[in-house]
Amino acid sequence: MAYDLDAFVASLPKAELHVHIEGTLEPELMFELARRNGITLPFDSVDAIRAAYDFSNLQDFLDIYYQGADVLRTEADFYDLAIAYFARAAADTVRHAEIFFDPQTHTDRGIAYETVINGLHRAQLEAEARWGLTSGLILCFLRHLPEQAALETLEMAVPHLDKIIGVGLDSSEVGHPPSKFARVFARARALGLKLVAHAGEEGPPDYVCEALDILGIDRVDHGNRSLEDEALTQRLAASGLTLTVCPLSNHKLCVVEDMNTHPIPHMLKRGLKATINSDDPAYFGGYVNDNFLALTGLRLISRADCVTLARNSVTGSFATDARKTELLAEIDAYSVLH
Ligand SMILES: Nc1ncnc2[nH]cnc12
Ligand SMILES: [Zn+2]
Repeated sequence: MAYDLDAFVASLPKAELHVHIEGTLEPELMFELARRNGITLPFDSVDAIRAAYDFSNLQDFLDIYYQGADVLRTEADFYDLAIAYFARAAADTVRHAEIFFDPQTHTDRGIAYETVINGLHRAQLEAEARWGLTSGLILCFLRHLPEQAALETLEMAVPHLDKIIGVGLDSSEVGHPPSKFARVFARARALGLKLVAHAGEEGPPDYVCEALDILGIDRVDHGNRSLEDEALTQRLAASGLTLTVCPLSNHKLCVVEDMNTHPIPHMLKRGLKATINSDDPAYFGGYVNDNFLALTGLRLISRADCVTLARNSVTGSFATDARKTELLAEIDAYSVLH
């Protein structure tokens, strides 16, 4: 009988390092929250919402994604959103998750930061108790807004600093280089937070260099276009910096035209610490295992690559050393037995 790689991936212990909680809002929950909050959606069915998820670039997606987030109003809404993600992640044998959230998407609509953070935090505690799934929250600044707004957002988070592990940078990349956020990242570093940034998704390799040199990031989100710059590729390989790559997202947003040409195999060959993640699974057609299967199904990655990718997700995480050791042992034991 042929070896069942899909079954291997399905139960392989792993970490997820690149998922936006607002991007896990499934149309069914969107409808439920709209009903609960007395909001009329511009769609009349779940199918109509899914049909609208046809994007030709990042901005196309962001326009509809920010609109969807408007149904999130109360602490219970943020809890329900996050617990639904954790249940789905646990089913994909995700043991540890580092989750982005975009406070400005909510505070700019008059939702208090506390409402957002307390709802998400309560779901984190519940996920650890129910599934043993550990997690951390990464506060992302919206890069299409001014740096001053990011600085104010960070100050808003300071009284609740124990509830986040780091800061990130997301939203429209081109025209909003990392250097625009030098001061806010310096402030986050001084607060002892981890630093990550979306770079090289649609933006040029220079944006990845800026994120490294000016922001001093600990991890690159996406980073696909780094491969266009040989010196940068060598630098990333030598530094061992982790890249959080998102295959289905790349395909849906036309960052990669044909999945057969997805850069993950090349990244691994070049010695980059790539990981596989879902980005915005409710919008891009799949959770983390679907992202692995998108590549195994095309025979772009092997069983050994899947183990490497899972190990990279743990070593590249911001989990404690003890938790990393535990998860690496779990992956190794699993791969010996299956
Ligand atoms: N893939 C992505 N790139 C930039 N900003 C985002 N926000 C949510 N998903 C994103
Ligand atoms: Zn992302």
